[in-house]
Parts: sequence; C-alpha cells; structure tokens
Amino acid sequence: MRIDVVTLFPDFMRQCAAVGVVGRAQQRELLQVQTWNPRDYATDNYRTVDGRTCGGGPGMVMLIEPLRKTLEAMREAAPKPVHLIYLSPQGARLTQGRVEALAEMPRIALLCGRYEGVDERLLAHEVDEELSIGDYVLSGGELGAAVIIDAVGRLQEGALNDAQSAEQDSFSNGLLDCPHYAKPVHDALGDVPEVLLSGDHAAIRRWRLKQSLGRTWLRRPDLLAQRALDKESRALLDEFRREHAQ
Ligand SMILES: Nc1nonc1C(=O)N[C@H]1C[C@@H]1c1ccc(S(N)(=O)=O)cc1
Repeated sequence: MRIDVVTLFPDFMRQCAAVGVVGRAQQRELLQVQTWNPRDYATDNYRTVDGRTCGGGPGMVMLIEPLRKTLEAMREAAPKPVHLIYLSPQGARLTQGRVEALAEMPRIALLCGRYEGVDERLLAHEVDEELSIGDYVLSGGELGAAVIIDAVGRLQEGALNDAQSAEQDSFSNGLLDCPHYAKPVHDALGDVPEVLLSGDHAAIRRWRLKQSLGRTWLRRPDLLAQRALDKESRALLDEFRREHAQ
C-alpha cells in the first residue's frame, strides 16, 4: 500500500512513519509513505502557501495554486489512482471500520491543513473524503495523518507478528479489548487472574470475551448498542452485570 502525505512538515511525517510497526512495514515494503511539501510548488520568491481569509477576520488559509500543483505532481508520481482524504474537525469521525476499509485500498493520500484550513474551492474540486480524529481543533492535520498511517499501516498483511495480532485489538470485533497481564504472577499491585494461569484455553477465551463485553458495557455502551450479541455473549454479559451489581 502507498500513502502520500501533503504536508508543510514532511520531516515530522517521515519520522512518525519511520518507527515501530509502521517503520518495519516500510522496511518490509508492505507500505510506502511518500511526502509532498506545497512550499516546493509555490512559485513566488517567498514560497508563499497561505493567504488572508477573504471577508476579513483573523487567520490564514492555504492557497489553491501551490496545493493544486502539489496534488498534480503527487497523482503523476505513481500510476495507481489515489483516494484523497482531507484531515479536518469537520470530517466524518475516524472509526476502526473505516480504518479497515482504507487499509484495503492500494493508495490513499492525506492532505494536512494548517492555519484555518484549505481554500474551500480546492477541497470541493480535489478531495474525496474528509475525516476527523476527534472533536477538537489541532494546529495541523499532520497528527490526524499520523493516526491514519499508524492504524492503516499496522493492518497491512505481515506488519504485525503473531504476538501483536490485530484480531484481539479493541474495536476489531466491535468491543473494547479485555485486560492484559504479564509476569510476575503475584505482585504488590495484585495477582494475575487464576484462569489465565490454568492452561484451560476454552475457559481463558470465555473469560476474555466476558471481560471485553463487561468493559464495553461499562465504558462504551454505545458500541454495545450497535452490536448483535450471540447466545454465549449475552450469557457472559449477564454474568458480568450480576457480578458487577454485587
Ligand atoms: N480534529 C482534526 N481531525 O483531523 N484534523 C483535525 C484538525 O483539527 N486539523 C486542523 C489543522 C486543521 C484544520 C482544518 C480545518 C479547520 S476548520 N476551518 O474546518 O474548522 C480547522 C483546522
């Protein structure tokens, strides 16, 4: 998979994509992250990429022309058609479901706004999708781009080894993940739950599912409402609720 990033801070984006699982995915050529700096496509002597917002008021807006030239060069750099995503608080909220869909695409591009954002005409003409990582305003879209690169990059086939399997991740099955423990079995902070030491894999699976259901019920009931539960899950959640009520 190829991810192109249009950003005024290419070094920052390259560093974000160079570490950990995503960095390893790039080394294994499972993922390619390519940055494009609109300042390289500004034609005036000052390499201007922003302008005053029309109608007055504070703040600057990213100009059309440098971005249009940047996107043209980005599209021409590789034959694969590109799905262009703009990071903004006005976008649809990023979810794991959307991450999984994006991870299946051969090529996406991430447009990172700075200042007050990007000229609306450029957005209307060029952007395929607007996504938000949360209901707050950042100083740039780069952190949103980094989130997408990480969430999508780790899902590339071969990026995670067995110990890091994505299957158990929170949201991978629409539920929050269960709690995890490592040695020592006994600690001043408490003991590892007995069932995890039992070697009874069926009991461990049931315990983990019950904990996932219970945590989701306690912390994110909205996720539970979106999910049909099978007979086993309903029974385990009822058990968790009864124990929680005691
Ligand atoms: N939240 C976010 N999720 O992804 N990106 C986020 C973000 O805050 N980006 C900000 C730098 C850029 C920006 C873009 C658009 C607007 S605007 N005029 O639409 O309000 C304001 C700020």
